[in-house]
Amino acid sequence: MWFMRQAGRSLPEYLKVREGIPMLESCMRPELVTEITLQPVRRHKVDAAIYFSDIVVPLKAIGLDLDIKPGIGPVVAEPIRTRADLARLRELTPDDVSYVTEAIGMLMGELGATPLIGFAGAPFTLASYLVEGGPSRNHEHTKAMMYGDPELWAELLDRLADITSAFLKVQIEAGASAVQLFDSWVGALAPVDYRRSVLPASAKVFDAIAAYDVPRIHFGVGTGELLGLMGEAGADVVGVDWRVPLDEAARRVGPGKALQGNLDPAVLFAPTAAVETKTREVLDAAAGLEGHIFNLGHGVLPTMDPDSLTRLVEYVHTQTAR
Ligand SMILES: Cc1c2[nH]c(c1CCC(=O)O)Cc1[nH]c(c(CCC(=O)O)c1C)Cc1[nH]c(c(CCC(=O)O)c1C)Cc1[nH]c(c(C)c1CCC(=O)O)C2
Repeated sequence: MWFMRQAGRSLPEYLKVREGIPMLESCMRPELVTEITLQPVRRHKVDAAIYFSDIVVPLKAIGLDLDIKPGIGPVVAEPIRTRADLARLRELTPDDVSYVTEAIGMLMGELGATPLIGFAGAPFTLASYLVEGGPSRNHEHTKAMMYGDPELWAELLDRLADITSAFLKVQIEAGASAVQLFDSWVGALAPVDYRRSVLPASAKVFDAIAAYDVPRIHFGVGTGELLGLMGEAGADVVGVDWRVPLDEAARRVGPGKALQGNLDPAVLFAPTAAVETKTREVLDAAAGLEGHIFNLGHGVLPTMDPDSLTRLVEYVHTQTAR
């Protein structure tokens, strides 16, 4: 078990070491990255670390003018909307992110038997930030391009697939033992559009790293109708949010894959007894699965009490001890 967004603002020790350092700059300092990645492992005793970074780090690394604004998220100075804009999306080389290789090297020395999960943003979710210029509720510019200029859209996603694949390879080569592809916002699409306009690019990413023999997790929010297709894209593990129970999710994903999830993060704001009841429901629904990684249905929220997360780890460990 581990938690998406386990490293970050819910932890006082995180806020302390990040003081005065902008988010993207902190992702480029190997010693700071190492410390922040280790913090939740030390505190909560989760079974895996997730590399501290952000989905827009590789885009910054190839020279795009973007920033992560506190309380807002990634903001892109000049959105990508035309064919001419595509020229700004050059390939990513390992030298562009040498700080990642360095930080993972340090983490390998510190983590011992605890695995490190690497990650990247999936082509659709990255495209949404690039085309909108920032976070978006309706993804209107993104969908306008997807429906209005399918060729330009396909080329944009193909370039993002190459950047994402290169970024994941750097993390795997440096020592990551699993990777997660975050397609956080792809639940905004209907299955027919996902299959036609997104699946080929995400499949390209999974294919690019298939030879490594490293488990590949594929996650998005609001993806109940897409779970089967997200498995088809090539994942070994499909991440499920809290809207679909895991036994039903397993029917949708089909045989041969493990599932990850799926406690509603907001449950952590309820008293311990309620957290345990809801956790038990997740574990019961997971009982017949071919494989299960316990996680929340989405990320840790900044306002969560870290002690409630530590108690949850203890509870899941006692409930699943053999
Ligand atoms: C959509 C997305 C982003 N980034 C990410 C996603 C996919 C995950 C998801 O669906 O939640 C992925 C991400 N971002 C971060 C991690 C760290 C590793 C982890 O602990 O999971 C991971 C895995 C650090 C971060 N990334 C960010 C923070 C907070 C910035 C800070 O601490 O100053 C952290 C710890 C910033 C960020 N970056 C992004 C957003 C929406 C925000 C929040 C903006 C805000 O509310 O301030 C884009």
